Amino acid sequence: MNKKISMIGVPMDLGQNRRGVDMGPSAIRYAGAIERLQELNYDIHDLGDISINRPDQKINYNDGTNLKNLQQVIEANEELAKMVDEEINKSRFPLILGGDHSIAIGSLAGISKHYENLGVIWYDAHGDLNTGETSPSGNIHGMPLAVSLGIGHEKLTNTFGYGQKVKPENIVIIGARSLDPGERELIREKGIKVFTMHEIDRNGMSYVMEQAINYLQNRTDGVHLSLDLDGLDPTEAPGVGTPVLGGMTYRESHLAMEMLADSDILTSAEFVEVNPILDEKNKTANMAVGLMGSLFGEKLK
Ligand SMILES: NC(=[NH2+])NCCC[C@H](N)C(=O)O
Ligand SMILES: [Mn+2]
Ligand SMILES: [Mn+2]
Repeated sequence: MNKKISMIGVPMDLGQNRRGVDMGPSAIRYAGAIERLQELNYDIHDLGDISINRPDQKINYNDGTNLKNLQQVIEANEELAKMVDEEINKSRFPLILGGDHSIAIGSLAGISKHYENLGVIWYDAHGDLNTGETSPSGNIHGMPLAVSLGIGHEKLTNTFGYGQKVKPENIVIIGARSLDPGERELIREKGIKVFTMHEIDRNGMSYVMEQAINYLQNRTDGVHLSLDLDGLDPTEAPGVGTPVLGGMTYRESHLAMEMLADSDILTSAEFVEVNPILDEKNKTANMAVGLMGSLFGEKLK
């Protein structure tokens, strides 16, 4: 793994309804992310947090798009994409801290430019494959994977001045257990590879990760991990805005991270949806940092 990491915080909460997820980056730093990685001999540049332009009033998104806070979400993602792009130009590994999952739009926009075939591991209870048309909530954090496929509102899909960021066959979703009807349709139509909780329960995380890694290794020239903390079970990671029962355990997730570390396929990563207000004594941020430790090679040390 690239030994030079650039950490970027994105205190974004406008992609969903619950306040508090904007404090995710500071909770994750407080849980010791930087020290944990320095311990593993990484050279960390903490670039601090991107500034989020908060709407001064509850803005009316009822403009026919069903996309809440569209303008603010776009602005922040453009900024993020630019920063991520610059760090990759310096041959550094972008490690992005959320913030709600809408920030994956900017991460992938900044990253994908650098690869012919960027792979994406979407570790999440959700598919985040909605559009304004299929979304039951209007929350943009339920849409970033669709947007990155080039599907959705043009202002979102054109982030950083170009369209489709990822090809459907280069995506692997892991841990899905809450998919809306439109998302299921899109998965079927595009043939996206999904390992649901059913596959994890039946075959075990070890088998699932082996499959996922082999699959991506053969077809991609870089892999981004987008890890939504709600992929884990809410009993272990309660500090998330959209918890779904029956998730992956801490142990399973550690194994997944360790197998990714062994494979050495990752070129960027993000940890999103940590909401300290909904958390119990920063448990979820601690979890995120524990997973980072495994992802960046604690076992191999
Ligand atoms: N990144 C997330 N936590 N996404 C949750 C999305 C929930 C639901 N599918 C929606 O579109 O609103
Ligand atoms: Mn989720
Ligand atoms: Mn998500």
